[in-house]
Amino acid sequence: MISFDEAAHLVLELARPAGSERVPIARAAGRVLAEPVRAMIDSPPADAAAMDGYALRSEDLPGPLRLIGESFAGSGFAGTVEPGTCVRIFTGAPVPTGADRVMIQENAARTDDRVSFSEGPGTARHIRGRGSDFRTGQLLVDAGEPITPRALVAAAGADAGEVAVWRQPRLVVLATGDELAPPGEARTRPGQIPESVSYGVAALAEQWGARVLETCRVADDLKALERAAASALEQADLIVVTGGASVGERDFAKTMFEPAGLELLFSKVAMKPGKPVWLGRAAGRLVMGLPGNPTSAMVTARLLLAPLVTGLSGRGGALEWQPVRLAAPLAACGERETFVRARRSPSGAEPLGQQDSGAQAPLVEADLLLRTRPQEPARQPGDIVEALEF
Ligand SMILES: Nc1nc2c(c(=O)[nH]1)N[C@H]1C(S)=C(S)[C@@H](COP(=O)(O)OP(=O)(O)OC[C@H]3O[C@@H](n4cnc5c(N)ncnc54)[C@H](O)[C@@H]3O)O[C@H]1N2
Ligand code: MOO
Repeated sequence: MISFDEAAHLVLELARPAGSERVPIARAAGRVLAEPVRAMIDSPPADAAAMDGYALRSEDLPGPLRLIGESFAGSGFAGTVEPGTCVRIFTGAPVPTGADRVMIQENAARTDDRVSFSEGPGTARHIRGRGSDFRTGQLLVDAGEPITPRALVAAAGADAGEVAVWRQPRLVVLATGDELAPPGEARTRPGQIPESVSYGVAALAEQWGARVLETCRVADDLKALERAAASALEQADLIVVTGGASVGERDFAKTMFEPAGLELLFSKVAMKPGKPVWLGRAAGRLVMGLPGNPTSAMVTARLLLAPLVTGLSGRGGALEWQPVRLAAPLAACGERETFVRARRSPSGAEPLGQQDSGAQAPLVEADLLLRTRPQEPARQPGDIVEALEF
């Protein structure tokens, strides 16, 4: 059995992106850049009005000035603002040659083609200079950065029609167990329970950058499991198997990958919950086995699957431990390093009362994992502990 740190280290070593692809900007949200986005244009491309009003020469104020034309965003005024003249202008429109200022229309009085201004020039010129946002060639979003909704605006604004991103790892989730029924059907089937874990694991993997191709329920029948494994290995870069990780007579999660030449990278980690978690390689794909107990599955998915997925998708950095203050006592750690489910409250982290690895209800409010090391004594409110967003 290896330690959690050793398992996490192995995961990080393996988790390298499998090549890049170019995608249209409309499909780039959430992806991770394989190449930086540099500006293809100056922004704005020309000096532009920041307000609706009149473009003019400051020294001509307060007028009256002769109105000689209009400048709209998308169709500017081709002429020049000569002494004693002005041009009607709208926000975003190019400022015509000769003008050095836009006066807002609220301070203008117009009669036919004569415009006078009630206020002095003031300090604001209401002009956004060419390239004042960014210049051609400027680095806007660096390689390795995820394309957030905010970064998407800068990348599209840079005139990038497509971007180079790391390929998303394709994931198949196989939920094993004779007792599992689709949610909504368990109550009508004696001996069955709802299959819950694959939904959480798939959503978590997507949240960290995977593309989930499929999630399947498979009964504890070795032939059916081997068929499911072979089909998953054909389509996916990464396969997650839930359940059957322990030592029961029908625990086939590893056996089902043996015909594909399963090579185990680790099997069992000294952590609580989640001891039976394992990682292997078969037919050139990665296979991660999560325990069937729902809390164990979600804790191991957060601690080992999330870093695997972020590494494969080029992003990295899923294990950012932060110090948090305890708002309630934290029990002493036993022999196995323990990841205590806790709730974040305004006064700090509150360890949850229910810590059963088979529980599902506490997952709703467990937004933190608190890390406690083997044999660590109990901790008191006010103490600082290591925590991870769950
Ligand atoms: N003799 C031993 N028994 C067990 C050990 C051990 O070391 N020696 N380890 C325990 C630990 S720790 C864990 S964790 C569990 C994990 O076992 P498995 O991965 O084999 O999980 P299952 O037996 O298949 O299921 C456990 C539990 O979870 C329910 N389950 C399974 N899959 C789902 C699902 N997709 N959705 C909802 N619920 C699921 C299943 O019905 C069981 O109740 O083993 C201990 N045993
Ligand atoms: O790891 Mo098991 O998750 O301790 O019950």
